Amino acid sequence: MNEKFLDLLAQKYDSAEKVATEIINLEAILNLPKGTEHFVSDLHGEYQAFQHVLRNGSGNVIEKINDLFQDTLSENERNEFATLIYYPEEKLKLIKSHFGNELELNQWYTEIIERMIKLISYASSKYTRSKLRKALPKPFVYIIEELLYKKDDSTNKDDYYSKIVQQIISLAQADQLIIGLAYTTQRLVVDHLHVVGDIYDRGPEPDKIIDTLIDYHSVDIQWGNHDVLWLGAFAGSKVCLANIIRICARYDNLDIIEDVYGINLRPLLNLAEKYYEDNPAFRPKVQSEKKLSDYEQLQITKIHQAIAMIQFKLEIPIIKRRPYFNMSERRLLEKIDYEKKEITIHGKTYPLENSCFATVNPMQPDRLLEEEQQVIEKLLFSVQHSEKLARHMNFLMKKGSLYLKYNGNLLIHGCIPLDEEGNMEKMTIENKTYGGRELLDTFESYLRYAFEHPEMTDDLATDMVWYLWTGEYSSLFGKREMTTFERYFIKEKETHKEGKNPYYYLREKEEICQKILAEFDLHPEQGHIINGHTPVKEIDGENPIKANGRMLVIDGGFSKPYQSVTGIAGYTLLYNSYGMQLVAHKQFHSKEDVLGDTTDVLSVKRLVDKELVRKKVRETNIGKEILQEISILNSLREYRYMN
Ligand SMILES: O=P(O)(O)OC[C@H]1O[C@](O)(COP(=O)(O)O)[C@@H](O)[C@@H]1O
Ligand SMILES: [Mn+2]
Repeated sequence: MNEKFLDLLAQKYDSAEKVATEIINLEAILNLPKGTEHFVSDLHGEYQAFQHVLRNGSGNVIEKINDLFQDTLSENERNEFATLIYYPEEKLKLIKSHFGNELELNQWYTEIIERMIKLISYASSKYTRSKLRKALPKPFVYIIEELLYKKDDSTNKDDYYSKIVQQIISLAQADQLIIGLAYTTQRLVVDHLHVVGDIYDRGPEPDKIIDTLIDYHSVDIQWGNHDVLWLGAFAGSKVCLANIIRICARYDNLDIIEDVYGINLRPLLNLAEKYYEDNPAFRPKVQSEKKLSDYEQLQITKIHQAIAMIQFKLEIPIIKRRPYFNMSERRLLEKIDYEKKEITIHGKTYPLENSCFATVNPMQPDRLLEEEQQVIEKLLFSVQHSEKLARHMNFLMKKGSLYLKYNGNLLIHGCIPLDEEGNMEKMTIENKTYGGRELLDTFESYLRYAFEHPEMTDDLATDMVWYLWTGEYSSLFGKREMTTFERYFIKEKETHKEGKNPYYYLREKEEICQKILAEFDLHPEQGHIINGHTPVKEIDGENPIKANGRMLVIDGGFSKPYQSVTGIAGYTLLYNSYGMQLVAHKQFHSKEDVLGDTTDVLSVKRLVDKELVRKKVRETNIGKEILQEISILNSLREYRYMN
């Protein structure tokens, strides 16, 4: 081993004892049970529902409560206790309002603190003391540790502990302690979170999801097509930018653009007011709880058309300069007979309805008006100068990747493009051909390059980000074409269909999943593919567990607008030392409902895979890193302290 490196390391471990202590420490960690991984996907801006799943650890909190208090507390009491863990501030208020006098309240405080300490002690049994310490509420670390490690049952000590609790209560610190203990519990039941894509679009609060993830103790992200669209906009792709604004207009979420990210929509509004009228195809999909005035609705409808038309125009030059995107069928504005109001696609002619082509020059349909050009330039400037967006996009880049290999599993939002025979589909980019893992690595390196060069807006890397959103062989999209235009302007439903990559039916087969796992150097019999992106239609009896358990599709649709399609409110997955469990979530309405109701039957678990022997940290990704550290420390020992 490099001596310079070891000399440097010796500055940190400057005695034989220090090296030995660290090795013993790391060895001990290797023998602990594997921590719980929590997988979520397709959050689509549904911050409240996501919060709920995080707070209850996909049912992990109540499970631990049931394990501990099955015999001593009624079901009602256990559920009440669980709600206190999920929403401590609100629940405390509710509970406290029911007490008639201080004595009763103090009695309750004493009991609940003891109960919480028991729960934390149980939930932290897989962690080292030092890891637990980091999870404890800072102001109370010392006190909680005293309470946690009361092993000695002698009466003297009992007195001492009850004094501590009484002191906390009389110093008016009980609420703070309870709140801190609740958040510690939430944190302990999940060791690591995976977000398998699509944080953005459709729902109202993607920014709050990102803020939550930024503060989360341990997380990685597999980008979804919608996340990449936002990354693309920030990286300089005008067509990605047009798309994100179009989708925000479509779902009545322009607040995210204007108020949250501070992007000025005034120039776009002016353009929209000048050229567009009301149009039923472009009215926003309004969430039931929100009410829009007629005037607001009209404004959004106009903006929606203005930005959609800019998008359709911007697509054409990219398709022209990248023939290998194989998207010439998507040069739609060139396929329109503007007099007859008809379009010919895939050899068939259809009448156009709800058309809004006032800014289109039939001779040069891809030409932006001077005004449109200015609007998109200004929007791009604004997007690239939004500090908050920069923070969020940088975080997405730092924690994200197109796919992830983690503890033997392959995590991917969309698909691995396959041909009908189940071979890795090939794509040629600038005379080089890629397939399977290599294709994904290539996509990712283009995306990272585009992100590092936001000043370049028309280069291949930037165009490639758009391809990831909508291209046939994009591992995030995985459909033949995106029929956005058709759904606005053509009545015939046959044109709306988006043919899926063969992956989506081949993934039902175990041998196909094994082949994909092998392509990524993962164990074909032990690994799993964890997939998001396509809503599982429980309603129609679709099973999220496919290919004999090798394939798990966890998009059950947190996205409210899609819940009528799926029949549930999302799947999540838990992977602890005993195995994997898939959790189906019932629809989440509001935290007020949860607080008021004492029946917490929001989720149902299904066993996917059971480990025959309890898995230890040694067998995990982190375990491998620790083993490496140990080996380096051993080298240091030999080199520095053994002669
Ligand atoms: O329902 P909307 O908002 O019109 O979006 C439909 C579009 O979204 C997509 O389904 C992509 O979004 P998802 O990744 O959420 O599936 C496209 O295939 C489709 O064209
Ligand atoms: Mn998706």
